[in-house]
Order: sequence, then structure tokens, then C-alpha cells
Amino acid sequence: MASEPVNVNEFQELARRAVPKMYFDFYNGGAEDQHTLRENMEAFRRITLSPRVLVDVSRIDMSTTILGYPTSAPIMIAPIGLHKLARAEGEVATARAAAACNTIMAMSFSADCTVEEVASSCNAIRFFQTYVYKRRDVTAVLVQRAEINGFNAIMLTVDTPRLGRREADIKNN
Ligand SMILES: Cc1cc2nc3c(=O)[nH]c(=O)nc-3n(C[C@H](O)[C@H](O)[C@H](O)COP(=O)(O)O)c2cc1C
Repeated sequence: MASEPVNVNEFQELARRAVPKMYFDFYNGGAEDQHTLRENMEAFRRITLSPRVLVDVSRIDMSTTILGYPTSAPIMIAPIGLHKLARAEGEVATARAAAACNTIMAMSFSADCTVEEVASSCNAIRFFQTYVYKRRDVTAVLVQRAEINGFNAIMLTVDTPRLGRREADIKNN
């Protein structure tokens, strides 16, 4: 790719070149035969946009709110673990990017940075993702730390009672 990326797919190709294969496979892969991963993309392809014609488009505003918090577009950063595999600053860099784009960052429980580091790095609107652990006191402490550090919402992941069988990660050890 000679020039700057012009769409999301091209970012994927840049990422492939930027990080070791093992890390790229972790970020890029899904579980088992990756049916859901493919279907997630197909679902977006099936959506047809119907432009409204003869309307004033001189000023386009996609801003909205998510749980009452403002965002420049109905797009936010999903919780993804281990950002330091991609960049030394990890989730701090992601939070700064979210703030620069006026969007919301959901920080993973499996983050490489602490909630304190992310909170002190910028004023991004941030949600904290967690699971409900067998030890409820562990969950409570995580939620309290997030709250003290200005996280605005808790994103509860309920579909991971067991980890998915991510075959690329198995092959990469
Ligand atoms: C590499 C990777 C790591 C992820 N880590 C987390 C995580 O730590 N916590 C979580 O709740 N979801 C995690 N997810 C799930 C994503 O947040 C998201 O729900 C999932 O990728 C589906 O959204 P998508 O179709 O936009 O990819 C992860 C997904 C990927 C691909």
C-alpha cells in the first residue's frame, strides 16, 4: 500500500505488516472455524443504505449519544485485551485516540494498562468491561476502581463462561 489507508480494510493490511504474525493472529482471529467472524462482516454487507435525496447535506452531523454520553458518530471502541501487543503505550494510546475522535472507549478487563493509567492520560469518555467472577468481591473491587477513576459505565460481558477455541492462537502457542 503506497499511500495512506482510505478505508477500514486497508488498516487491517497495515496492521498485518506492523506487528508479528502471532499478535496479528490474536487481534484478527475468531474462534473455531470463524463462522461468526465472517457472519459479522456479512451482516454489515447486507445493510443497504438508502440516501435521502434533495436534502441539505452541506453540514453532516453524525453525533449521537450512547447511554447518554456524547459521541461524534454511533461508533465506539469495543473492549479488546492486550493493546500493548500493538503499541508500547497500550490502552493509554487508544484512550487518547478515542478522545481525539470524540468517541467512547470501552476498556477491557484484560487491558495491559491499569484503569488509573488510562484515567490520568486523557479525558476520553470511558466504559469499563468486566465479567462476573465466581468471587463476587473481585468483581466489586474492579467496579469500584473503575468508578473512582471516572469510568462512566460498566460493560458486562456474559458470553464468555469459557474461552473460545481460537485455533490460530493454539498454533502460535
Ligand atoms: C482480539 C480480541 C480481543 C477481545 N477481547 C475482549 C475482551 O477483553 N473483553 C470483551 O468483552 N470482549 C473482547 N472481545 C470481543 C469484542 O469486544 C467484540 O465484542 C467482538 O469482537 C465482536 O465485535 P465485532 O464484530 O465488531 O468484532 C475481543 C475480540 C477480539 C477480536
